[in-house]
Amino acid sequence: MSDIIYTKVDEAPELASASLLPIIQSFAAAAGVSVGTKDISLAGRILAAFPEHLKEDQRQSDDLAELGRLVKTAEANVIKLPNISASVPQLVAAIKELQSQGYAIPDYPEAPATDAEKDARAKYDALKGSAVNPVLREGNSDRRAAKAVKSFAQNNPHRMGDWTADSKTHVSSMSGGDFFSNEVSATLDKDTTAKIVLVSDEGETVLKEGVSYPAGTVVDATFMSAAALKAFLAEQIEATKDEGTLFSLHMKATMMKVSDPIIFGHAVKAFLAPVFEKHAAAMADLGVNPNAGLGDLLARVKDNAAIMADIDACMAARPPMYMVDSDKGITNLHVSSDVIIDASMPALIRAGGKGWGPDGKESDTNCVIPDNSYAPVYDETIKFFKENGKLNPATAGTVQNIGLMAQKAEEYGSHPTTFEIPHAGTVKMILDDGTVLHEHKVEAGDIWRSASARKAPIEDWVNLAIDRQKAEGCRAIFWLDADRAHDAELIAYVTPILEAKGVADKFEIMAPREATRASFETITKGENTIAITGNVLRDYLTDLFPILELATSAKMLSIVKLMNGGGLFETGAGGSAPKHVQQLVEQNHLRWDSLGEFCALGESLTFLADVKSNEKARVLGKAVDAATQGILDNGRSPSRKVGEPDNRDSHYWFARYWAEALAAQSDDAELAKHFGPIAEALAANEAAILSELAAVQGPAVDLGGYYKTDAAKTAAVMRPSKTLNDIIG
Ligand SMILES: NC(=O)C1=CN([C@@H]2O[C@H](COP(=O)(O)OP(=O)(O)OC[C@H]3O[C@@H](n4cnc5c(N)ncnc54)[C@H](OP(=O)(O)O)[C@@H]3O)[C@@H](O)[C@H]2O)C=CC1
Ligand SMILES: O=C(O)CCC(=O)C(=O)O
Ligand SMILES: [Mg+2]
Repeated sequence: MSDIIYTKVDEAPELASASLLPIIQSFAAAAGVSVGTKDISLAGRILAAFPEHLKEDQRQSDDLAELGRLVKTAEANVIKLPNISASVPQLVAAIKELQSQGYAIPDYPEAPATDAEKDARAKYDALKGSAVNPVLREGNSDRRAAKAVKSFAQNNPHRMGDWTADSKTHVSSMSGGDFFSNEVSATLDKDTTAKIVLVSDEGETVLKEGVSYPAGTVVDATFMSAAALKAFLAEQIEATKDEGTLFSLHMKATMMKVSDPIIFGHAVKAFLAPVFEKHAAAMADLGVNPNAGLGDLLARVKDNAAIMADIDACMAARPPMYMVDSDKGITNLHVSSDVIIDASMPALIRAGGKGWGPDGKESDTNCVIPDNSYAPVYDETIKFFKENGKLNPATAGTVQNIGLMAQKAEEYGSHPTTFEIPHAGTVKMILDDGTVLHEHKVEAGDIWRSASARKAPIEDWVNLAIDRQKAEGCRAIFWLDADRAHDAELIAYVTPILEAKGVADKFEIMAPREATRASFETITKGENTIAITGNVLRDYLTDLFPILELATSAKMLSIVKLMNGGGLFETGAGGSAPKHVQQLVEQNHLRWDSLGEFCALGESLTFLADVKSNEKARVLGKAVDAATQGILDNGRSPSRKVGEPDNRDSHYWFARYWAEALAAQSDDAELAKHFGPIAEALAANEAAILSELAAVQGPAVDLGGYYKTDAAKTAAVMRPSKTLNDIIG
């Protein structure tokens, strides 16, 4: 096994890797550090699932499973780049592309009938949504902006949209019947297995058996009422029209891969309610599934003139929708993975509460977030900005995050125990000793789920928070709502640990709404705070605050201290930027900023030095930090515009500053000697390299695929400077 594993992913970060990884591997080799790769891309994971359909030379190993084992060991040192969490339309597109490249994998079976189809469907379902991160995250999360990154943002403040008190933008959530209001929770006092059943007049249906929890696990149960959701969505569509805003729905259909596509489907149905009523049978015949989105629906009904006419009439009577791409007519409801709440809400808030409408113009927006568990964070943020005006990134302090994440904590691990209820009855969670732990009366269509958080991860999370607060000495808030069932169980863990360690006075505990306001008040004063949160808020806040403070979450340091001693270094807190790929393909310009990768690399090398007493790795890591500083100080990050320096230029500068720092250091003479000539060559050939890089920009390029690009074509596009390539070797 290599010293460091660098993950092979998809889309923009993977394109960036084609340029950056050869530099990393070459520099690391000089210090005897090996950097290997493991493929966790969507295409790679699909191929690994169907060896029996592939020729010998097409088969791929199950790298995700291997990494899943590795992260449970002390040897793990993984640099994890963001990967696609696929919605069904993305999965189907990836399958089609692979088939067209000669991989004889099965189609995605929409209505699996035969055993073979059922088997294929089960395999594809396992690849859906966030299928990677939960496997690798065997530790809790520490996300923050490195000091250099934060001061760069303060000294070079990005543009922010203006907030005015009369903005009509607001958040809308259900007044009841949601996950928040139905939640119950309990902490188990012994190791337990449980089953989940639906009891009705027709008897007992087993929804799930053999779920096992160690003693101390906090086990929640809750449901969202389909009827309440339907009524709420219908009401919001009307309200949006009346108030003259854009209708927008913000979900996390990727991570919440069972519940949220269903909620998304309800919104599609509500928006086109008259069409679904009138054409129910015809649409069912055409295989329409609202959960797959409006894009899929339109593709299926496009040849039926009557349905199309009724859709046009209905859309004309509806409020305008918040658009993903108004030029191409792609709406908020086209594909469930296009609008992802952690990225979409901060982008809208940063823009001063504006979304893009079908007319291509900015407009105030009704942000529909049905469930109340976390919507108050965005609601309070918007209220704060309406009262106080936009945040000033030049003077704002920072909000760091310590997130409870390990071992599939909380909602993000709830998929195997989430069910769309088939018929009315009572859902019961029954323990092996016969105790009914939780029960809910439900109707057909309700979405019931159980989430859990284990004792060891919870304790590790509290201890990590104590360490981080000690290191920073700043305000630290547990974002827990004493009136919410799950949070109350967590507070019962948190308070005794803080007291036992004598640090209770260093921490506050506040519900998410209050914590949001307190955090904005703190950073507005230029001070810092640590948000200690559960898994969902970890995800949401590590985009929200970075996007407001730094313009992007890509620059975040994202460290996962694995519970068995290894290290997982995620790059940034954001995603895989599909828009960036589009620009590269059309204009051969990649605006992806690899700062997150630089930060993660520095941490990974230092970690390697610590655990393997590898002093050369420490020297390499220190020099990476100097190089990252050089990128920031000298403004070498990629530009957004074609014709200006892009991702590849920034890698040249990274290599150069890295080599210069290695040549200049005196901790390791051998490394200094090795990198002296490299640093000189990189400097002497600056003009040639930059002109070779600039020369290629402008025309469209062919990568030989989207989900599975051609390695040689990608390398040619991403490494166009022969001079640079020769120096890197
Ligand atoms: N950890 C993970 O593995 C994660 C994976 N994802 C996946 O990523 C995909 C896209 O998600 P989406 O919600 O669109 O979010 P993204 O974070 O990919 O993109 C949102 C926008 O953020 C900006 N951005 C993000 N990263 C960078 C970067 N390194 N450099 C410069 N700008 C950046 C870009 O803005 P601009 O267009 O203005 O340049 C981009 O369009 C989905 O498939 C999702 O599942 C999402 C989150 C985390
Ligand atoms: O795994 C995913 O789908 C998203 C993860 C994410 O957004 C995050 O960890 O911030
Ligand atoms: Mg996120």
